[in-house]
Amino acid sequence: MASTTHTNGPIAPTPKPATTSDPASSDLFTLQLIPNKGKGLVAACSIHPGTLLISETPLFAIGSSATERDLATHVRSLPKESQRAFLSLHNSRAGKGDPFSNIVRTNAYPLGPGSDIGGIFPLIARINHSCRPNAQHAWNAKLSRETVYSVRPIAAGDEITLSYSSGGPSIERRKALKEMFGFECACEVCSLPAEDLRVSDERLRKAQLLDEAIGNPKRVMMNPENALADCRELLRLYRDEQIADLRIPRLYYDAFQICAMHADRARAKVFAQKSREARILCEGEDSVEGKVMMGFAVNPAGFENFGTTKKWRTDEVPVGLDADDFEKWLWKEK
Ligand SMILES: C[S@@+](CC[C@H](N)C(=O)[O-])C[C@H]1O[C@@H](n2cnc3c(N)ncnc32)[C@H](O)[C@@H]1O
Repeated sequence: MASTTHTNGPIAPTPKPATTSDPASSDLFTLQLIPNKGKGLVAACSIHPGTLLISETPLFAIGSSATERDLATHVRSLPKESQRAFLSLHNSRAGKGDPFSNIVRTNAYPLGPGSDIGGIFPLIARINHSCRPNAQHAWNAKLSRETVYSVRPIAAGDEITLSYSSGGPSIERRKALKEMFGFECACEVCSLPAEDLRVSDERLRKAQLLDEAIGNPKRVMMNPENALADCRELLRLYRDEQIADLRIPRLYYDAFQICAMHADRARAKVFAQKSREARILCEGEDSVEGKVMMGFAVNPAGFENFGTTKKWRTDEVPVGLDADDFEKWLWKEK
């Protein structure tokens, strides 16, 4: 769901013939009523990280410039079963404005990062938000399917959750969720006792600041030691906060770029490999980004900014270090 709010624009061609034959549930989960959240998916057994939970084709896809009329015409042209599936989805703005547009706004997921086409996936649309999600969704363009993988161990009876929105402390997250999606977040983090929430907020505020600092290209160029130390600290904060979604492969990719820019081939290889592994956990073995990272792990010099400076020039990954010493080497810790 996340960032799509499609009220206007042509209907995009549905990537592959829409199907309603995807299972409404699976051996892994059941659809249940969840206190304060409407319906949601609950694990029926214990699930390992990296398990494919759902792979679903869209009922239809819609471009961001579709008008309400375009949408209505399109919905009415769908088979009756698909119309029913669409109309049964949650409308977070019931009674306000056009119901079809509202259902799209409540439930559509973009077909890939930054895409202005949103897809309606009837089963994935039942997954509620958590600020500490245990699953990750992704558009797989090769399969023309949206996938959902578990990213943390999920116990039988736990709710399966995705993140609809960005991080930051709870006051900012709750405001964004209310504004964008019209609900008061009742996730496990936002429902923590006050002292635990304060600790979580402190971590996520720090994480937000570190993430901004790491994204500063001038600093990566002039002060890579600090930028890499920030990546290390951010990873610790995410671990303490049990964040295991796409933020992890992105963080390793940041570390890769810092090392590659300064000709540190050895560390760049290791970080590209870590990014690939974390990406595959979230998106599966056929992840396109995972393949790109595999390429960089084999040949970091394939990165366009490789060796902008020769400051950290290294070639070989050290052998024979124990795990702690290897981590120290990797993060350039004394
Ligand atoms: C995409 S739907 C998710 C499935 C929905 N619960 C249902 O019954 O179909 C999004 C809606 O679910 C509810 N929701 C999702 N995550 C929530 C959360 N963390 N806290 C409270 N409500 C939530 C909100 O009503 C939100 O508008």
